[in-house]
Amino acid sequence: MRQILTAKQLRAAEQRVFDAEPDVDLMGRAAQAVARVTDAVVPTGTVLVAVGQGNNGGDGLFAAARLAAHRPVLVWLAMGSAHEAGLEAAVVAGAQEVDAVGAIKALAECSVVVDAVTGLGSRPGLPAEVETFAAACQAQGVPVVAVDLPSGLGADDARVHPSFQADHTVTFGAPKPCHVLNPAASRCGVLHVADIGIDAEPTMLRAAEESDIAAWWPVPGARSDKYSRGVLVLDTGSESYPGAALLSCAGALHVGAGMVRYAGRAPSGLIMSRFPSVVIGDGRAEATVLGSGWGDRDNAESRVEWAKLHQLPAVVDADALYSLPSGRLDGWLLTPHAGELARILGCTRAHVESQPLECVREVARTTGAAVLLKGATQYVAELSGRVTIAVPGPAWTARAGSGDVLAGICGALLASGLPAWKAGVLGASIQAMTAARNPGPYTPDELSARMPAVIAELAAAR
Ligand SMILES: NC(=O)C1=CN([C@@H]2O[C@H](COP(=O)(O)OP(=O)(O)OC[C@H]3O[C@@H](n4cnc5c(N)ncnc54)[C@H](OP(=O)(O)O)[C@@H]3O)[C@@H](O)[C@H]2O)[C@@H](O)CC1
Ligand SMILES: [K+]
Repeated sequence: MRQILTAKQLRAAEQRVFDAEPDVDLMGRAAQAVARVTDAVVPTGTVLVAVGQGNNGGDGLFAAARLAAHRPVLVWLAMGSAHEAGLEAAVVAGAQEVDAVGAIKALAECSVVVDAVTGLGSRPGLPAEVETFAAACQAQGVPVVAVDLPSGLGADDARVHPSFQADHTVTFGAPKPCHVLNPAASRCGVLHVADIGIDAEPTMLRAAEESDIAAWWPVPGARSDKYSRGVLVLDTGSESYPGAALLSCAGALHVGAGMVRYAGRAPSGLIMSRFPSVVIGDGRAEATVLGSGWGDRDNAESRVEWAKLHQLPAVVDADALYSLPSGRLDGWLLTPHAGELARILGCTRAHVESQPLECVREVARTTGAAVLLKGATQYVAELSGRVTIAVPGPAWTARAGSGDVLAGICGALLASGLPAWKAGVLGASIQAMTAARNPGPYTPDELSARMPAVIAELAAAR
């Protein structure tokens, strides 16, 4: 599990290191990591380092000094002044200074640019000259290695602002929100987290990794049977949207539900013709899925209320999200996308997209349910405010029907006895990981049919 640190938390962690070891050379370690990644990304040719006036520029200048020992290096002091000791080290090592015009001209001969203009102290946006330079790097296709974060982004901010478009970003100690929250994360390229001796304490924002998914996956044991693995009741689909019922069945069955009952309004013959192991009708169950493909259903509220009355853990998806009962929804998982979350909150979709953490936390706080916000980055918030980001995957899954499959997957995981937040993280992650291993325009149900192989791989890795 990767802890994600805000700029303030990272600075506090850095201070703890300085308090324990006042002479520690964190900047030297950061510079070493930047030089190492730069050499690995583009091993030869001229390096152009764009330098700001703070410590991010200091990292860039000490990296320039290391690189100048074995390859040509140019430095552009983009803000006029710069870290004094860093500049001296770079010049002594042989780096050549260029001005703004020289920097743009030099792009034609450079093999790589190091962006060390701003980092943790970054205010969103760039001065005009730097913005022009960043655009020129992109237009000319010169690879960019960003120090800590692409200058112009805000460390704690999901939004994009005028900034560098990095191919690689070397950050220190732990990822910051901008590295994992989209769309900002899309400006970072490949993320390298360098260990410079700063320990990240557990935080309220963390990112799940494949090893977590392997460790948490409910693998059946010698004494497992269909009941102990979890019985799931699906009330999904409708006469108008029968496909949603099939898709939720596909998701639940392919991740290993012990038994799936179908109690929705889609024709039972359709379900049986595709999934003969599904039992038609309500009955004993450990969890339910409500809402996918309901459309405008007459008894939506009473159906959701029924699950609450029976204390049945529920995955609440799509249309059922607007019929939530009052009171705490302990053990429930809500699975909205940004538009649905906006409707629940009474705000705009754009607001949810620019403040995803705040919005997803707000709904978890007011309902008591775990909330899985679906999208390019998938967040699971808990009542406590803790947010876990699911393992990311390619955009191939961004298509109609993926959410219906995901609801079925999460339902099966909930029925197996997992807490709601974990069912959400595992469900979103397994879909993303399967898409990553099977790149291409697979339909959501075809992709679900490939999940058993990925789950077997995870189980074997434990
Ligand atoms: N903490 C750690 O653990 C470690 C930190 N390390 C490194 O230190 C970095 C943080 O350094 P930092 O605090 O000096 O801030 P930094 O990002 O260089 O920027 C501040 C300067 O930029 C300016 N400025 C900002 N935005 C601007 C804008 N849009 N347009 C124009 N100007 C703008 C700002 O101006 P001001 O806001 O004061 O007007 C100020 O002068 C961190 O990212 C990492 O690389 C590592 O060495 C080791 C471990
Ligand atoms: K930077």
